[in-house]
Amino acid sequence: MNRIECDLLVIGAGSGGLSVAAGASQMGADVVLLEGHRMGGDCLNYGCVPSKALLASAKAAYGQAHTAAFGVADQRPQPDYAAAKDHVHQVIGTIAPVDSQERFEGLGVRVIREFGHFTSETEVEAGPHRITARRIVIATGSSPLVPPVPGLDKVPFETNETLFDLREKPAHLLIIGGGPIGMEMAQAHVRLGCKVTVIEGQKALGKDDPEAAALVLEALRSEGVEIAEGAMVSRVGGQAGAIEVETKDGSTFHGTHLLMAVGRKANTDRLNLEAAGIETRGNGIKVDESLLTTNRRVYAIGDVAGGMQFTHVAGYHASVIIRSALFGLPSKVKASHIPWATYTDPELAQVGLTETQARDRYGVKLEVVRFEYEHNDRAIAERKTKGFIKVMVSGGRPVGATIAGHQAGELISLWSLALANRLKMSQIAAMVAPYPSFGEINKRAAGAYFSPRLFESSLVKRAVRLVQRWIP
Ligand SMILES: Cc1cc2nc3c(=O)[nH]c(=O)nc-3n(C[C@H](O)[C@H](O)[C@H](O)COP(=O)(O)OP(=O)(O)OC[C@H]3O[C@@H](n4cnc5c(N)ncnc54)[C@H](O)[C@@H]3O)c2cc1C
Ligand SMILES: NC(=O)c1ccc[n+]([C@@H]2O[C@H](COP(=O)([O-])OP(=O)(O)OC[C@H]3O[C@@H](n4cnc5c(N)ncnc54)[C@H](O)[C@@H]3O)[C@@H](O)[C@H]2O)c1
Repeated sequence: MNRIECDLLVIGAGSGGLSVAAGASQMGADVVLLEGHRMGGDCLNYGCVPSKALLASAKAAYGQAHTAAFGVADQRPQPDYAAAKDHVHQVIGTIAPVDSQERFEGLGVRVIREFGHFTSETEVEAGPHRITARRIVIATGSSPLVPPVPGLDKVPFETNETLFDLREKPAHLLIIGGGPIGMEMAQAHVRLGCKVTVIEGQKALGKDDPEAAALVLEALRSEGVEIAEGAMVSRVGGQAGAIEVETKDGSTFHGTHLLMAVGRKANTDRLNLEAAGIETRGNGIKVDESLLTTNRRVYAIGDVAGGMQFTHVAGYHASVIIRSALFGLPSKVKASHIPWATYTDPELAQVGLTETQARDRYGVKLEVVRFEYEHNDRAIAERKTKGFIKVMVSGGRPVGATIAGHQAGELISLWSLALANRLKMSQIAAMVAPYPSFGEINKRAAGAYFSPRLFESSLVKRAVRLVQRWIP
């Protein structure tokens, strides 16, 4: 056995682990990074990057068929599914060097390409190495959840780990699960010329504001995606090329290919957590608000910590623990300013409380202000008028924002800034947005908060009349 001692041992080289390793090493810590599979983890190889690249191919195909309104004749798109996958892999290849072993070794990190597991509270074994560290970070991510649906073990199916390598175009893709993976892949595939059916046990995009989700679902349905809601899958049958999915309400769906997108399972199986005294809860490792596990020398970050499962959350977790692991300073996670976005067209984005959550918390004191895309001049020019923003306001400060529409994922960042810094609506209203931009939507939402106070106030009107009488 090769014995290694270091300041910080990071297990998993995905979004979270890479951020910790890069930051800690560049600040002078002696860092060892373990990765048993692909550098870059889910986001680069099987998640955010390939899914957004495939959506970009799909958007190009859709765009070709929808130009007539702009005075340019529509064309019949001829999407080549395998070539779209080439594009996906080129995009992965372009980004991969940033996450590569070579780059991290260049930053001074010792990278070991092995799976690690605990042998005691202070020691991790990885291949021929036995590693002890002052602090250990578990950043092992999550994997597709495959539920024990009867018959599923007898038919071929895709998950996010296999879909981006599939080169034969599915004639009819059945997707079980109407969360962000299911809906993004539904739109990507329908636009690439596949027939698509989404089979969702409860409500599609059910974690989002219902009004915003409805707008996105309507858009997808209008493009031809069949979405069955309240359709809990009870059995899967058939064979390659002829898959059958039965639901509890007695319906049967037929397709050629099947994608499972029913959520995630934390990657804890290989870690031998018991040996280190690390407890799990729900869907992940039990952590406190500093992301410490029940072993006070060990942190858990990103998907494996069982909270919001996004790349930017894993990166944020990394920044939180670097402060405490390297400098010994207190550092806690907050969730109120963490946004998320689903990159369908139109996009759907949320930060802070949804309207329902805000009404529950603030009751009659809550004000909800909104602005519609159809009144934004840039949206009119670009024919992107479907959508809205609504901002939940309490005591003059935003407590949540929901945007459904073009570039919602870009526009939501302003509200994350506002929530992170407890900005007031007056500070948002003081911003000047360039005309004509989609960004004006944010300013107009803030304006909607002040309009009734200024334009419908008898006090303001009286004050103006009084002043006008006296000024020359
Ligand atoms: C299809 C899809 C689309 C997505 N789109 C988005 C998006 O648009 N935006 C967004 O913010 N998020 C998105 N996500 C979520 C995002 O990918 C994850 O939240 C993010 O990758 C989590 O980072 P992580 O570091 O926790 O884990 P991961 O990135 O999964 O990395 C964990 C790494 O640990 C390694 N590992 C596991 N066990 C061990 C072990 N015992 N020893 C050594 N190494 C180990 C794994 O091989 C892996 O490389 C998407 C996810 C999917 C599946
Ligand atoms: N744009 C993004 O940021 C993005 C994109 C994709 C994924 N992600 C991340 O990945 C995570 C996982 O995504 P996901 O879509 O797999 O999970 P999810 O948990 O968000 O959605 C899964 C859906 O499957 C349904 N379901 C579960 N069992 C079922 C059954 N037997 N029959 C029918 N429906 C069933 C659930 O009701 C739920 O709506 C997300 O929560 C998110 O954190 C993010």
